[in-house]
Amino acid sequence: MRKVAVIGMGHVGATAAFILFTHGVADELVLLDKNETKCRAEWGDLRDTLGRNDFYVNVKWGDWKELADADLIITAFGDVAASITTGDRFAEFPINTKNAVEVGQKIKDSGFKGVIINISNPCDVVTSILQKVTGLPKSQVFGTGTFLDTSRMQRVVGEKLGQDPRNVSGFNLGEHGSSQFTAWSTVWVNNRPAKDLFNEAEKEEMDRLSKDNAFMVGKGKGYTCYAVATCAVRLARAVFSDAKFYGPTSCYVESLGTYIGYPSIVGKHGVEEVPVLDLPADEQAKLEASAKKLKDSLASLE
Ligand SMILES: NC(=O)c1ccc[n+]([C@@H]2O[C@H](COP(=O)([O-])OP(=O)(O)OC[C@H]3O[C@@H](n4cnc5c(N)ncnc54)[C@H](O)[C@@H]3O)[C@@H](O)[C@H]2O)c1
Repeated sequence: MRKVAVIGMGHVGATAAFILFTHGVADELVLLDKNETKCRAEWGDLRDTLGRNDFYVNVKWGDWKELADADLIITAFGDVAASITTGDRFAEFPINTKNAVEVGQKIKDSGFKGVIINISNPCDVVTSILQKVTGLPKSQVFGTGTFLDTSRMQRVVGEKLGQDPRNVSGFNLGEHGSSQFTAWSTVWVNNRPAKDLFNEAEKEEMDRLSKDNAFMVGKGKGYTCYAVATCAVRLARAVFSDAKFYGPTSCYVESLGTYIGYPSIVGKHGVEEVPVLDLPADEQAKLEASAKKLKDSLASLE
Protein backbone atom coordinates (compact mmCIF):
# COMPACT_ATOMS: atom_id res chain seq x y z
CA MET A 1 0.00 0.00 0.00
CA ARG A 2 1.41 3.36 -1.02
CA LYS A 3 -0.16 6.20 0.94
CA VAL A 4 0.48 9.73 -0.34
CA ALA A 5 -0.70 13.05 1.08
CA VAL A 6 -0.74 16.26 -0.92
CA ILE A 7 -0.75 19.46 1.14
CA GLY A 8 -2.06 22.49 -0.77
CA MET A 9 -4.97 21.88 -3.13
CA GLY A 10 -4.29 24.86 -5.41
CA HIS A 11 -3.44 24.52 -9.09
CA VAL A 12 -0.24 22.57 -8.50
CA GLY A 13 -1.36 20.31 -5.65
CA ALA A 14 -4.60 19.41 -7.43
CA THR A 15 -2.68 18.61 -10.63
CA ALA A 16 -0.19 16.45 -8.72
CA ALA A 17 -3.06 14.64 -7.01
CA PHE A 18 -4.73 14.04 -10.38
CA ILE A 19 -1.55 12.54 -11.85
CA LEU A 20 -0.98 10.34 -8.77
CA PHE A 21 -4.62 9.21 -9.02
CA THR A 22 -4.78 8.53 -12.76
CA HIS A 23 -1.32 6.94 -13.05
CA GLY A 24 -1.79 4.51 -10.17
CA VAL A 25 1.10 5.95 -8.16
CA ALA A 26 -0.87 5.99 -4.89
CA ASP A 27 -3.22 3.38 -3.43
CA GLU A 28 -4.38 5.81 -0.76
CA LEU A 29 -4.43 9.55 -1.36
CA VAL A 30 -5.04 12.23 1.28
CA LEU A 31 -5.84 15.80 0.24
CA LEU A 32 -5.15 18.63 2.72
CA ASP A 33 -5.55 22.40 2.56
CA LYS A 34 -6.43 25.18 4.95
CA ASN A 35 -9.23 26.02 2.51
CA GLU A 36 -11.57 23.16 3.39
CA THR A 37 -14.19 24.06 0.77
CA LYS A 38 -11.64 23.83 -2.06
CA CYS A 39 -10.09 20.69 -0.61
CA ARG A 40 -13.42 18.91 -0.29
CA ALA A 41 -14.32 19.95 -3.85
CA GLU A 42 -11.08 18.48 -5.26
CA TRP A 43 -11.80 15.27 -3.32
CA GLY A 44 -15.33 15.14 -4.71
CA ASP A 45 -14.11 15.64 -8.27
CA LEU A 46 -11.49 12.88 -7.96
CA ARG A 47 -14.00 10.54 -6.30
CA ASP A 48 -16.29 10.91 -9.32
CA THR A 49 -13.39 9.73 -11.50
CA LEU A 50 -13.18 6.35 -9.75
CA GLY A 51 -15.80 4.65 -11.92
CA ARG A 52 -13.69 5.32 -15.03
CA ASN A 53 -10.17 5.33 -13.62
CA ASP A 54 -7.72 2.54 -14.45
CA PHE A 55 -6.86 2.15 -10.76
CA TYR A 56 -8.79 2.05 -7.50
CA VAL A 57 -7.52 4.76 -5.17
CA ASN A 58 -8.84 5.30 -1.66
CA VAL A 59 -9.06 9.09 -1.69
CA LYS A 60 -9.65 11.06 1.53
CA TRP A 61 -9.54 14.70 2.55
CA GLY A 62 -9.13 17.07 5.45
CA ASP A 63 -7.83 14.90 8.29
CA TRP A 64 -4.24 15.82 9.20
CA LYS A 65 -4.03 12.75 11.48
CA GLU A 66 -3.94 10.69 8.26
CA LEU A 67 -0.32 11.83 7.86
CA ALA A 68 0.75 9.50 10.69
CA ASP A 69 1.09 6.42 8.48
CA ALA A 70 1.58 8.11 5.08
CA ASP A 71 4.64 7.03 3.09
CA LEU A 72 5.12 10.25 1.20
CA ILE A 73 3.95 13.87 1.33
CA ILE A 74 4.00 16.35 -1.55
CA THR A 75 3.78 19.97 -0.33
CA ALA A 76 2.31 22.60 -2.65
CA PHE A 77 0.93 25.26 -0.29
CA GLY A 78 1.32 28.96 -0.95
CA ASP A 79 -0.18 31.88 -2.79
CA VAL A 80 1.00 31.69 -6.38
CA ALA A 81 -0.50 35.07 -7.29
CA ALA A 82 2.28 36.76 -5.30
CA SER A 83 4.99 35.08 -7.41
CA ILE A 84 3.24 35.52 -10.73
CA THR A 85 2.25 39.18 -10.36
CA THR A 86 5.76 40.22 -9.27
CA GLY A 87 7.70 37.83 -11.54
CA ASP A 88 9.75 36.84 -8.48
CA ARG A 89 9.37 33.57 -6.57
CA PHE A 90 10.80 35.33 -3.50
CA ALA A 91 7.58 37.35 -3.29
CA GLU A 92 6.17 34.25 -1.56
CA PHE A 93 9.02 34.29 0.99
CA PRO A 94 7.09 36.09 3.78
CA ILE A 95 3.97 33.98 3.12
CA ASN A 96 5.51 30.56 2.73
CA THR A 97 8.19 30.80 5.40
CA LYS A 98 5.27 31.11 7.85
CA ASN A 99 3.26 28.39 6.10
CA ALA A 100 6.29 26.08 6.17
CA VAL A 101 6.55 26.41 9.96
CA GLU A 102 2.81 25.82 10.39
CA VAL A 103 2.63 22.86 8.00
CA GLY A 104 5.96 21.44 9.21
CA GLN A 105 4.66 21.46 12.79
CA LYS A 106 1.46 19.65 11.78
CA ILE A 107 3.53 17.03 9.95
CA LYS A 108 5.74 16.59 13.02
CA ASP A 109 2.75 16.39 15.38
CA SER A 110 1.21 13.64 13.25
CA GLY A 111 4.23 11.38 13.81
CA PHE A 112 4.94 11.13 10.06
CA LYS A 113 8.13 9.18 9.31
CA GLY A 114 8.21 9.10 5.50
CA VAL A 115 9.59 11.21 2.67
CA ILE A 116 8.58 14.81 1.89
CA ILE A 117 8.88 16.28 -1.61
CA ASN A 118 8.41 20.02 -1.51
CA ILE A 119 7.21 22.18 -4.41
CA SER A 120 6.21 25.39 -2.54
CA ASN A 121 8.26 28.49 -3.36
CA PRO A 122 10.84 29.73 -2.70
CA CYS A 123 11.47 26.01 -3.07
CA ASP A 124 14.93 25.65 -1.50
CA VAL A 125 14.11 27.88 1.48
CA VAL A 126 10.76 26.19 2.17
CA THR A 127 12.39 22.74 1.89
CA SER A 128 15.00 23.79 4.42
CA ILE A 129 12.37 25.05 6.90
CA LEU A 130 10.25 21.90 6.49
CA GLN A 131 13.28 19.75 7.29
CA LYS A 132 14.17 21.80 10.38
CA VAL A 133 10.64 21.95 11.77
CA THR A 134 9.76 18.29 11.14
CA GLY A 135 13.15 17.13 12.46
CA LEU A 136 13.24 14.43 9.78
CA PRO A 137 16.67 13.47 8.38
CA LYS A 138 17.80 15.76 5.54
CA SER A 139 17.71 12.80 3.15
CA GLN A 140 13.96 12.40 3.73
CA VAL A 141 13.06 15.99 2.90
CA PHE A 142 13.87 17.37 -0.52
CA GLY A 143 12.39 19.67 -3.13
CA THR A 144 11.71 19.62 -6.85
CA GLY A 145 14.30 22.45 -7.11
CA THR A 146 15.95 22.71 -10.53
CA PHE A 147 14.42 19.44 -11.76
CA LEU A 148 11.85 21.69 -13.45
CA ASP A 149 14.41 24.25 -14.71
CA THR A 150 16.44 21.36 -16.13
CA SER A 151 13.36 20.07 -17.95
CA ARG A 152 12.84 23.55 -19.41
CA MET A 153 16.49 23.64 -20.54
CA GLN A 154 16.13 20.17 -22.13
CA ARG A 155 13.07 21.38 -24.02
CA VAL A 156 14.83 24.51 -25.35
CA VAL A 157 18.01 22.63 -26.35
CA GLY A 158 15.95 19.84 -27.89
CA GLU A 159 13.91 22.31 -29.94
CA LYS A 160 17.06 24.04 -31.19
CA LEU A 161 18.43 20.75 -32.50
CA GLY A 162 15.11 19.20 -33.56
CA GLN A 163 15.54 16.53 -30.87
CA ASP A 164 13.34 14.92 -28.24
CA PRO A 165 14.17 16.79 -24.96
CA ARG A 166 14.89 13.40 -23.38
CA ASN A 167 17.94 13.10 -25.67
CA VAL A 168 19.41 16.05 -23.76
CA SER A 169 21.27 15.28 -20.53
CA GLY A 170 22.78 17.70 -18.04
CA PHE A 171 21.61 20.01 -15.30
CA ASN A 172 20.43 23.42 -14.27
CA LEU A 173 21.91 24.09 -10.87
CA GLY A 174 21.35 26.44 -7.94
CA GLU A 175 18.31 28.10 -6.46
CA HIS A 176 14.93 27.34 -8.06
CA GLY A 177 14.78 31.05 -8.87
CA SER A 178 16.64 33.88 -10.51
CA SER A 179 20.18 32.74 -9.59
CA GLN A 180 19.83 29.28 -11.14
CA PHE A 181 21.87 28.58 -14.28
CA THR A 182 22.48 25.93 -16.92
CA ALA A 183 25.75 24.15 -16.14
CA TRP A 184 26.73 23.82 -19.79
CA SER A 185 29.76 21.70 -18.90
CA THR A 186 27.28 18.94 -17.93
CA VAL A 187 25.05 19.20 -21.05
CA TRP A 188 25.30 16.53 -23.75
CA VAL A 189 23.00 15.72 -26.66
CA ASN A 190 23.19 12.27 -28.22
CA ASN A 191 26.70 11.73 -26.92
CA ARG A 192 27.98 15.13 -28.07
CA PRO A 193 28.97 17.80 -25.50
CA ALA A 194 27.33 21.24 -25.63
CA LYS A 195 30.73 22.86 -26.23
CA ASP A 196 30.86 21.15 -29.67
CA LEU A 197 27.27 22.10 -30.51
CA PHE A 198 26.73 25.73 -29.49
CA ASN A 199 28.61 29.02 -29.35
CA GLU A 200 28.41 31.41 -26.37
CA ALA A 201 25.66 33.58 -27.91
CA GLU A 202 23.49 30.53 -28.57
CA LYS A 203 23.96 29.29 -25.01
CA GLU A 204 23.03 32.71 -23.60
CA GLU A 205 19.90 32.83 -25.74
CA MET A 206 18.86 29.31 -24.66
CA ASP A 207 19.47 30.26 -20.99
CA ARG A 208 17.16 33.23 -21.40
CA LEU A 209 14.48 31.21 -23.17
CA SER A 210 14.39 28.47 -20.55
CA LYS A 211 14.20 31.01 -17.69
CA ASP A 212 11.55 33.20 -19.35
CA ASN A 213 9.11 30.42 -20.10
CA ALA A 214 7.85 30.06 -16.51
CA PHE A 215 6.67 33.65 -16.47
CA MET A 216 5.24 33.52 -19.99
CA VAL A 217 3.10 30.58 -18.85
CA GLY A 218 2.36 32.23 -15.49
CA LYS A 219 1.29 35.52 -17.06
CA GLY A 220 -0.95 33.74 -19.54
CA LYS A 221 -2.79 31.38 -17.18
CA GLY A 222 -2.04 32.85 -13.75
CA TYR A 223 0.00 29.86 -12.60
CA THR A 224 2.04 26.92 -13.91
CA CYS A 225 1.10 23.37 -13.02
CA TYR A 226 1.66 20.50 -15.48
CA ALA A 227 5.46 20.59 -15.67
CA VAL A 228 6.12 20.93 -11.95
CA ALA A 229 3.46 18.41 -10.94
CA THR A 230 4.95 15.93 -13.43
CA CYS A 231 8.39 16.54 -11.88
CA ALA A 232 7.08 15.89 -8.36
CA VAL A 233 5.28 12.69 -9.38
CA ARG A 234 8.37 11.48 -11.24
CA LEU A 235 10.36 11.90 -8.02
CA ALA A 236 7.60 10.20 -6.00
CA ARG A 237 7.80 7.21 -8.35
CA ALA A 238 11.58 7.12 -7.89
CA VAL A 239 11.00 6.85 -4.13
CA PHE A 240 8.35 4.12 -4.42
CA SER A 241 10.33 2.03 -6.89
CA ASP A 242 13.64 2.64 -5.08
CA ALA A 243 14.92 3.67 -8.52
CA LYS A 244 18.23 5.26 -7.46
CA PHE A 245 17.21 7.92 -10.00
CA TYR A 246 19.97 10.43 -10.74
CA GLY A 247 18.62 13.92 -11.29
CA PRO A 248 18.66 17.43 -9.90
CA THR A 249 16.56 18.04 -6.78
CA SER A 250 16.63 20.65 -4.05
CA CYS A 251 18.83 18.58 -1.75
CA TYR A 252 21.17 19.41 1.09
CA VAL A 253 24.70 19.87 -0.26
CA GLU A 254 27.18 19.60 2.61
CA SER A 255 29.98 21.54 0.89
CA LEU A 256 27.61 24.48 0.24
CA GLY A 257 25.82 24.25 3.60
CA THR A 258 22.34 24.61 2.15
CA TYR A 259 19.47 23.03 0.25
CA ILE A 260 20.00 23.89 -3.41
CA GLY A 261 19.34 22.46 -6.89
CA TYR A 262 22.05 19.84 -7.39
CA PRO A 263 22.12 16.31 -8.89
CA SER A 264 21.24 13.64 -6.36
CA ILE A 265 20.34 9.97 -6.23
CA VAL A 266 16.71 9.36 -5.23
CA GLY A 267 15.52 6.03 -3.84
CA LYS A 268 13.21 4.68 -1.17
CA HIS A 269 14.84 6.72 1.60
CA GLY A 270 14.63 9.98 -0.36
CA VAL A 271 17.89 11.63 -1.42
CA GLU A 272 20.29 8.80 -0.71
CA GLU A 273 23.46 10.30 -2.15
CA VAL A 274 24.68 13.63 -3.49
CA PRO A 275 27.68 12.78 -5.71
CA VAL A 276 30.11 15.68 -6.05
CA LEU A 277 30.18 17.37 -9.45
CA ASP A 278 33.51 18.48 -10.83
CA LEU A 279 32.50 21.87 -12.23
CA PRO A 280 34.69 24.40 -14.06
CA ALA A 281 35.58 27.49 -11.98
CA ASP A 282 32.97 29.82 -13.54
CA GLU A 283 30.09 27.39 -12.89
CA GLN A 284 31.32 26.64 -9.37
CA ALA A 285 31.37 30.40 -8.69
CA LYS A 286 27.75 30.75 -9.91
CA LEU A 287 26.70 27.84 -7.71
CA GLU A 288 28.40 29.35 -4.67
CA ALA A 289 26.77 32.74 -5.32
CA SER A 290 23.38 31.06 -5.55
CA ALA A 291 24.04 29.16 -2.30
CA LYS A 292 25.00 32.42 -0.59
CA LYS A 293 21.71 34.03 -1.64
CA LEU A 294 19.78 31.10 -0.12
CA LYS A 295 21.80 31.06 3.11
CA ASP A 296 21.44 34.85 3.51
CA SER A 297 17.66 34.58 3.05
CA LEU A 298 17.39 31.90 5.70
CA ALA A 299 19.65 33.86 8.04
CA SER A 300 17.34 36.88 7.67
CA LEU A 301 14.64 34.86 9.46
CA GLU A 302 16.74 34.35 12.60
N1 LIG B 1 8.93 24.53 -7.34
C1 LIG B 1 8.39 24.80 -8.53
O1 LIG B 1 9.00 24.52 -9.56
C2 LIG B 1 7.04 25.45 -8.58
C3 LIG B 1 6.32 25.58 -9.78
C4 LIG B 1 5.05 26.13 -9.74
C5 LIG B 1 4.51 26.57 -8.54
N2 LIG B 1 5.25 26.44 -7.41
C6 LIG B 1 4.76 26.87 -6.12
O2 LIG B 1 3.83 25.90 -5.63
C7 LIG B 1 2.95 26.54 -4.70
C8 LIG B 1 1.52 26.22 -5.07
O3 LIG B 1 1.22 26.78 -6.34
P1 LIG B 1 -0.31 26.90 -6.81
O4 LIG B 1 -0.32 27.46 -8.18
O5 LIG B 1 -1.00 25.64 -6.54
O6 LIG B 1 -0.80 28.00 -5.76
P2 LIG B 1 -2.29 28.38 -5.33
O7 LIG B 1 -2.21 29.76 -4.78
O8 LIG B 1 -3.22 28.05 -6.45
O9 LIG B 1 -2.64 27.32 -4.17
C9 LIG B 1 -1.99 27.29 -2.95
C10 LIG B 1 -2.87 26.48 -2.00
O10 LIG B 1 -2.17 26.38 -0.76
C11 LIG B 1 -3.14 26.49 0.29
N3 LIG B 1 -2.45 26.89 1.53
C12 LIG B 1 -1.85 28.07 1.79
N4 LIG B 1 -1.34 28.06 3.03
C13 LIG B 1 -1.63 26.84 3.56
C14 LIG B 1 -1.38 26.24 4.82
N5 LIG B 1 -0.72 26.89 5.78
N6 LIG B 1 -1.83 24.98 5.02
C15 LIG B 1 -2.50 24.31 4.05
N7 LIG B 1 -2.77 24.84 2.84
C16 LIG B 1 -2.34 26.09 2.60
C17 LIG B 1 -4.12 27.55 -0.21
O11 LIG B 1 -5.35 27.49 0.47
C18 LIG B 1 -4.22 27.16 -1.69
O12 LIG B 1 -5.27 26.26 -1.94
C19 LIG B 1 3.32 28.03 -4.75
O13 LIG B 1 4.22 28.32 -3.71
C20 LIG B 1 4.00 28.17 -6.09
O14 LIG B 1 4.87 29.28 -6.20
C21 LIG B 1 6.47 25.89 -7.40
